Amino acid sequence: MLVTLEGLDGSGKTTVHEALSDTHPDATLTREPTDSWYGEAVSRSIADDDADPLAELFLYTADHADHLSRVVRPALEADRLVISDRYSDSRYAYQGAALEGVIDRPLEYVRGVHAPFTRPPDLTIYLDVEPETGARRSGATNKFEQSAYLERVRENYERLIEAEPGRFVRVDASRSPEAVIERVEGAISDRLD
Ligand SMILES: Nc1ncnc2c1ncn2[C@@H]1O[C@H](COP(=O)(O)OP(=O)(O)O)[C@@H](O)[C@H]1O
Ligand SMILES: Cc1cn([C@H]2C[C@H](O)[C@@H](COP(=O)(O)OP(=O)(O)O)O2)c(=O)[nH]c1=O
Repeated sequence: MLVTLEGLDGSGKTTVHEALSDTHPDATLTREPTDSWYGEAVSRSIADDDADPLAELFLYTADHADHLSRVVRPALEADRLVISDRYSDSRYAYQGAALEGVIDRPLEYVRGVHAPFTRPPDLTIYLDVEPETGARRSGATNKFEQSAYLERVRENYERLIEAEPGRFVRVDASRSPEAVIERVEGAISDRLD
């Protein structure tokens, strides 16, 4: 089973992911951007305020293709639980926002690029926070962490949830870390049963 954690920067994904590594020691815990050289290229692009948003989409997508073939598909074939901190929905939501005004219908475009090769998640936990809360928690250190941009990213996440309500579980991530972790663990156990 493939479980993904999604949400704005500062929504608490890393905190939840770390807690899940304790409760699911046999799971494959992974993330995007990855730590491969593709992921390093992504990090360089994130740090570059002048990066071309379309070029950036394809760097993220290259990292995703490598992540799928090297980590996700082999683990799923071995019947392991895979839990990824960010995955394809991050591209749909973030690059869908970054490419507004650059290409037509960017969210649909980014989904279309992924459709032929990606492996959709079985369950996606959406950690829901106000953009201001996320920006404050994350310290707003990179170009993606400004709250006006995060507002648009959030709208895209809402569109994704509306399109596939059965895949998403929304968790109120403004609550305490303990309450959020408990809710996420409950949602995963329900799906595993
Ligand atoms: N539920 C929560 N309530 C308050 N602070 C939190 C909560 N979850 C995480 N944090 C804090 O917010 C910051 C960002 O959390 P993190 O897990 O790194 O988020 P993300 O990976 O989504 O960017 C960290 O300092 C973390 O300790
Ligand atoms: C995976 C991914 C991340 N991002 C952005 C979100 C983050 O601002 C940044 C780095 O991701 P990440 O390291 O997960 O940041 P955080 O822990 O703060 O949520 O890259 C995209 O724009 N598209 C993507 O496909």
